[in-house]
Amino acid sequence: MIEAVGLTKRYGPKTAVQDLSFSVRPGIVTGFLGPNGAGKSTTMRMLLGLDNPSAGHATINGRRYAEHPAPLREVGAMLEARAIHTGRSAFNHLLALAATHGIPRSRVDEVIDLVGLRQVAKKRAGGFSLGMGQRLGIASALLGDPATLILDEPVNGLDPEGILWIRNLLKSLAAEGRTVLVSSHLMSEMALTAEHLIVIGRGQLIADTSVADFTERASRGGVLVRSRDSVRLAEVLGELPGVSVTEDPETQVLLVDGVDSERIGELADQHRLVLSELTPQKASLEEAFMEMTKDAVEYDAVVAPRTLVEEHAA
Ligand SMILES: Nc1ncnc2c1ncn2[C@@H]1O[C@H](COP(=O)(O)OP(=O)(O)OP(=O)(O)O)[C@@H](O)[C@H]1O
Repeated sequence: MIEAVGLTKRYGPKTAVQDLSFSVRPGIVTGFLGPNGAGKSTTMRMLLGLDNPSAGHATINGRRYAEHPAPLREVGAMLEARAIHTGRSAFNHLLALAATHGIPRSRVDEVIDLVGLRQVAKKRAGGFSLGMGQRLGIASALLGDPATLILDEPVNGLDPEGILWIRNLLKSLAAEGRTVLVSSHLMSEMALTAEHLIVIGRGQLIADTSVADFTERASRGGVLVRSRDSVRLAEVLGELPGVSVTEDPETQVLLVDGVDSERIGELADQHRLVLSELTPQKASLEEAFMEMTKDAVEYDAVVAPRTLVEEHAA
């Protein structure tokens, strides 16, 4: 369980995160969303004790990050940052990390297999592709077999196979009962990976809700109806109180507001009108996100991953 209470971060006159409170439950993947510059990375850094909040505090399983006697075993993290030590092999990189945290060599082998880096484990990590670098970052995060994972943009720059792999990995880690917080710009990807969402804009909480609720809230509503009897159907529906029907002049598709799809189906049946489509209009997560964050957009640069331990070492 991750808890943020009134987290605030000011950089001079700039407030990057403002009075942010939320909790992240174990057992599900929680997506952390926000436009560029919303404050996601700053928040994650505060959760991990890498930045001191100007106000408020954050705990992981009831304690602040720095208060955990063996943090790497408690929390695994991968943050947005520049590449890993270029000279070392992936294996030696993980081995060095493991050694400083009393983690056995056998666990290094386990995580290398888990992230699919076996073939290149002895190669210099500096020559890794972005995707391989991401896998290595995730291997580092998993090294201590932590109950909590905090990953900043883990699918950044990955190919479709890599994205699918991360999606399944995060879901299975959550299904094991871990707490998984993952930030992303890719709304469509979050819709497939996360069950719950925390959405921020300009450092403030916009939504803390399930994926289903989030899209529902931003849904434009209405029902799309296609019928070869669209003229008659529009007449029937138009007679209902509070119902509006708009017809696309080219396709004759009707957009019906003020009545649900079940009732439209019943009416069509009563009047013996054939329907070929009856679709409640739902917003995609992408549309919902754009709608809810449209007043909170700021552009900023994105960089590649670095692990928590490296952040501490820097
Ligand atoms: N060290 C810093 N000094 C000054 N301003 C900063 C610093 N770090 C972050 N900011 C500002 O705080 C705001 C939030 O930045 P942050 O990187 O946390 O956002 P983000 O949601 O992670 O963005 P992105 O999706 O682009 O990575 C931005 O306006 C950023 O410019």
